[in-house]
Amino acid sequence: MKRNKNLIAQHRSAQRKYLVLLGIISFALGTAIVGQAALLAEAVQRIFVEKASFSSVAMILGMLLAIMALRTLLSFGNGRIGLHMAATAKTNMRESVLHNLTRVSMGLSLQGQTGERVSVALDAVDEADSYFSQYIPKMVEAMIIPILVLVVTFTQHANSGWIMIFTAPFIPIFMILVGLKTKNKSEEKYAQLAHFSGTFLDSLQGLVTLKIFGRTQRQQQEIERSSLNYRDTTMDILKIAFMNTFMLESIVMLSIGVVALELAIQLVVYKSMTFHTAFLVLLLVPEFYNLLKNTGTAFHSGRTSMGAIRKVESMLEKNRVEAHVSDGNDQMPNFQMSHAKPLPVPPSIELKNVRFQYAPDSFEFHSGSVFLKPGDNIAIVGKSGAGKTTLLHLIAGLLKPDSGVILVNGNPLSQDNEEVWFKHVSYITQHPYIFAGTFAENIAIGAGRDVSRAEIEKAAEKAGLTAVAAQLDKGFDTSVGEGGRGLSGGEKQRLALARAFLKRPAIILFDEPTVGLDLHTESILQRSISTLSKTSTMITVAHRLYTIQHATNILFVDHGSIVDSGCHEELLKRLPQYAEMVAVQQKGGLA
Ligand SMILES: Nc1ncnc2c1ncn2[C@@H]1O[C@H](COP(=O)(O)OP(=O)(O)OP(=O)(O)O)[C@@H](O)[C@H]1O
Repeated sequence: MKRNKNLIAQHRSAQRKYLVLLGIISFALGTAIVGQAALLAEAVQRIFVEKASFSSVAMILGMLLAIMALRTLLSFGNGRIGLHMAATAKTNMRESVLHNLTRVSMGLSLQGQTGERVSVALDAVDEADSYFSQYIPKMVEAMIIPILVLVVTFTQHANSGWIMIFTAPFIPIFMILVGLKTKNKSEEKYAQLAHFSGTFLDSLQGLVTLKIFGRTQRQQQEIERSSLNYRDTTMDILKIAFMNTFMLESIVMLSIGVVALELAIQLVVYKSMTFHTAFLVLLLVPEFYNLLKNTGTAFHSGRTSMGAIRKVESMLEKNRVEAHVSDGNDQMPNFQMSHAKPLPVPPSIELKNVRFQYAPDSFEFHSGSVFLKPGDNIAIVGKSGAGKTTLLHLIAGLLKPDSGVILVNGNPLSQDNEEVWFKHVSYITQHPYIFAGTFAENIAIGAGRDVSRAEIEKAAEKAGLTAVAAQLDKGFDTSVGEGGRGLSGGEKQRLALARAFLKRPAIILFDEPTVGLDLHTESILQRSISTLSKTSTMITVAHRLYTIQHATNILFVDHGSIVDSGCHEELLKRLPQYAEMVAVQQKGGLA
């Protein structure tokens, strides 16, 4: 599929064979409609005008029945093709969205609201259904059947044909006007649904905080306001839809009336046509308008769908992964690693004039030039808000530098190779995420490959989790996370360590707990970290004097820059801010 085509066009051309099939069936359907009208007119002419016997028309009635059955079958066939096209398009679209969300660079995936993504991946993709299941089949029918009916009408009675030609354009003109209005409204509806989902999800996630601060009432009002806005826009769309139906019905009724009047005048007053012809035309005219009217309704839902598809499209566009990321270009020169094996030597990391801002005119970080030796044990220290986490996230590849470069073994770290990079990095945050699943599954996530129970248990043992698992109802098979048993902060961090033991990463990023842990947990953490750091470069946002003193290289961060780096003794001698920070920590008894 070409990149420059929009999503609708991509899906339409992917399903070209079904469009051809729809065209063929629609032609057959048009022929069946004309045939049905002709047979019915013939039967009525013979029975009521010529007073023919039943047996003489039995054959015609039989054919009529058969053609009616055929018509139903063909309509059903068109419907099925539409549904099939919709199902395929939705599956592909959802696949693209999920693929996009999982392959997108970390920086992009952390932007925006989660609720909005959920609403695009689920609701907007579902809403795309009617474009394929209704709009396309009806449009194909509308391009073929009315023309067929019109041609037959002209051959029978040209005046009726002219009335139809004259009145028919009112329907598409009206449809286009309404459609344009609905399109904007439907895009507005999606923006509001996304906002509503985002607000709702935020509130659910922060329910505890909201309750503690007594803000539930206010948040409830915000959700209510957001949901009422969404309702109002939906109602606006429905109003347009009802108005649309009413206007279309009126146009159709009026047009049929005009044709019928003209036929009656020709038949009764001027006696210039036969009953058979008049009746045949009278049967064909409603078919003609009904088709156009149904197309109008399909056009309306198609327009609503298009708004939803555009939403999916804009998300895919925004998060577009550069071609070479998905090309399997998994090689970082001189950074050869297979995810199953640890690096023979942890890589060197170099920051060259890295600059980063969260937003214009906000906090700015600049690194200057820093070289981190392979296997170093690095501590990032500084006051609260100095930029320690920002630096850690830049090294981790979670934030993208605005300028400057981060070199891993001399090769720039970029979005193109972040997948390889992440295979060799473990990030132990203060609040590791626990997925809904068993305790063992949560540890196994760390490996990124199939691991045996023995390996999981060994990793758990190294992280000091054996006793924790023993206390759980079903041991390693106990459900934890969403819908399962909760874990304490220390247990979660140890679980993150167990993941790291399984992964055996070349680089470990560790956000040291700021809150005091009990002595037992503290010693397990320290022991595990020191074991892990033997085979990795360890980068810690350090708060404990113990960690700081044992670091081989300390990066002192102040007001968004790395002011100095060196070992504890060096910094004590030459950096007064550092000596002051150490003194404060010692006084506070934090050591
Ligand atoms: N997502 C963000 N958007 C805008 N500004 C941010 C964002 N995250 C952090 N900041 C700002 O960047 C600055 C540095 O934050 P950072 O988290 O790196 O500090 P820190 O040294 O790790 O602090 P602490 O020790 O308190 O965790 C702060 O002023 C913070 O308000």
